Amino acid sequence: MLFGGTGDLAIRKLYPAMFKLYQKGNIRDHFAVIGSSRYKVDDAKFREMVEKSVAKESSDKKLIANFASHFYFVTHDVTDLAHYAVLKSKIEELDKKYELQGNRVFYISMAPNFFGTVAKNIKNQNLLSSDGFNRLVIEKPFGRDFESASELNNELSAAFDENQIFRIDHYLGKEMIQNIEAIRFGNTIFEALWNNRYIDNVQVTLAEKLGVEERAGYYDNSGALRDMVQNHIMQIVSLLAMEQPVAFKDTDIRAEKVKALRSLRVYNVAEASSNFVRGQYAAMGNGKEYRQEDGVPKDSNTETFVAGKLMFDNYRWSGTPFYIRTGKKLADKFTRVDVVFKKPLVDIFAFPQSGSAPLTANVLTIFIEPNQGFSLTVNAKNSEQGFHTEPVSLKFLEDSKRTKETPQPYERLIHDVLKGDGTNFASWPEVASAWKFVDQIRRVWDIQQPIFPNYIPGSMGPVSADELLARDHREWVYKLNQ
Ligand SMILES: NC(=O)C1=CN([C@@H]2O[C@H](COP(=O)(O)OP(=O)(O)OC[C@H]3O[C@@H](n4cnc5c(N)ncnc54)[C@H](OP(=O)(O)O)[C@@H]3O)[C@@H](O)[C@H]2O)C=CC1
Ligand SMILES: O=C1O[C@H](COP(=O)(O)O)[C@@H](O)[C@H](O)[C@H]1O
Repeated sequence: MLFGGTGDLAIRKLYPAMFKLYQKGNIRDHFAVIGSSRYKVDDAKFREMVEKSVAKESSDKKLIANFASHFYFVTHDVTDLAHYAVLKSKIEELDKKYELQGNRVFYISMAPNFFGTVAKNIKNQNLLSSDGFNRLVIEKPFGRDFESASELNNELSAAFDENQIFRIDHYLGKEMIQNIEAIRFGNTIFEALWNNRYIDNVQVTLAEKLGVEERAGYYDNSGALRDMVQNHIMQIVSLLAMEQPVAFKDTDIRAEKVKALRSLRVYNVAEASSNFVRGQYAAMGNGKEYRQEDGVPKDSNTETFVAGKLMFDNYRWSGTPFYIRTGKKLADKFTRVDVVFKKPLVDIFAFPQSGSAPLTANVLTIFIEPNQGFSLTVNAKNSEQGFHTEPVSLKFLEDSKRTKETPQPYERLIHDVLKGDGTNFASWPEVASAWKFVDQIRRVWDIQQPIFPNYIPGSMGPVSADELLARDHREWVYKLNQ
């Protein structure tokens, strides 16, 4: 059951993802999708929309038509209780027709102000099945601060148990984000060193080349801190910081992520102010400055860039900072994690006459996107006369064919929902901890007047983002023109 079945997300991402699952045989005969919205469209026209949305995935017209034949449409206003009876009878009819054994997934792909209402009505209007599974999929954003997120969570919890709620964070569906656990817990050489004794700092960068495009209305109300840090970056950081789970299963992994996030230091006003910096992009060439974008108020103080330093108060990470940054209109579109190890305590090669450059820190880089892979820089002797060390890179990058074939996040995540696997979804305690952390930064920023715009499109953000690390005698591993 897909609420918001005619929306942008459904058309651009969800139907293609479902089609991939169908093409690969992960769903075949026993499924039906009811799309709904206030739009007046019959099944035939709806199927045409679905076919069009998946057309680029295959040239096999018959396969696409067979896939679309599983789709039905019910015109429905989620605020009108009378409409739920029509949905209910459609669900029951299709349950029989496709032998679904009472298994139901309710996906709310609508504006967030509808999440609570729809969840409540699903329960009160008896759409839940009593003889199969009932699962609720919720899109982002999950609240705009801890308080609103708590309210929403209470509304959802009145209708669904926590293990029935799947909060989408599409970064958790990305191949290389899932690979973090494999790298950490599948390799003695990393896990043995994965702590404050050997790691100097960790850097997470989510850079975007585009600006706000046509989403200014949403974005100006949100800003980079809420849009990217509270969810995606906090999830990545928790995977990097957590302890080894007892077993590789959702309950154990979530428990460790929650513990990590709970030991994240929630900053007081002075700490928030000195450990986080923000930016807003200026004009360049034909590109408008953020405040001139359509739908953005001319005096907007919404940040399009954030950089920050996170500290964990636990035995593993005490003293090791996690630096994060994200922004729009930066140099390029990429996501990467750089784990910077400590340099050897003694550099035996650096005696005055040696001419050898000082040893550099080993860096493990996890390339999340667009390339998928990792590299490890190590110091090695170069092959010239004498004895000089230089950093060399051990690198693995997935070839472009395999990268292209990698399942997209929504394909993975919808598959996980069907399997009932909550590993790659954000649990409520994780979301709550992330909001508590972010709210403190927001509180400070809401009373301090920023000087915007303060960075040039095509750069890596404002100078203050570099100063944040320089102050600690460090620098970003990824710098412009690398
Ligand atoms: N689009 C994207 O790329 C992304 C979206 N998201 C999230 O996904 C969710 C959906 O976003 P998106 O698809 O872009 O939104 P859209 O505005 O494109 O779609 C909203 C859908 O809800 C329907 N709708 C609106 N009001 C009602 C109502 N009262 N009763 C029934 N249906 C209604 C609309 O149809 P109609 O008006 O005909 O009723 C439409 O099908 C949001 O939570 C968003 O934050 C998350 C990540 C990316
Ligand atoms: O959630 C969001 O993510 C996108 C970036 O996602 P990506 O998969 O393209 O890296 C971001 O553009 C958007 O503002 C935000 O809402």
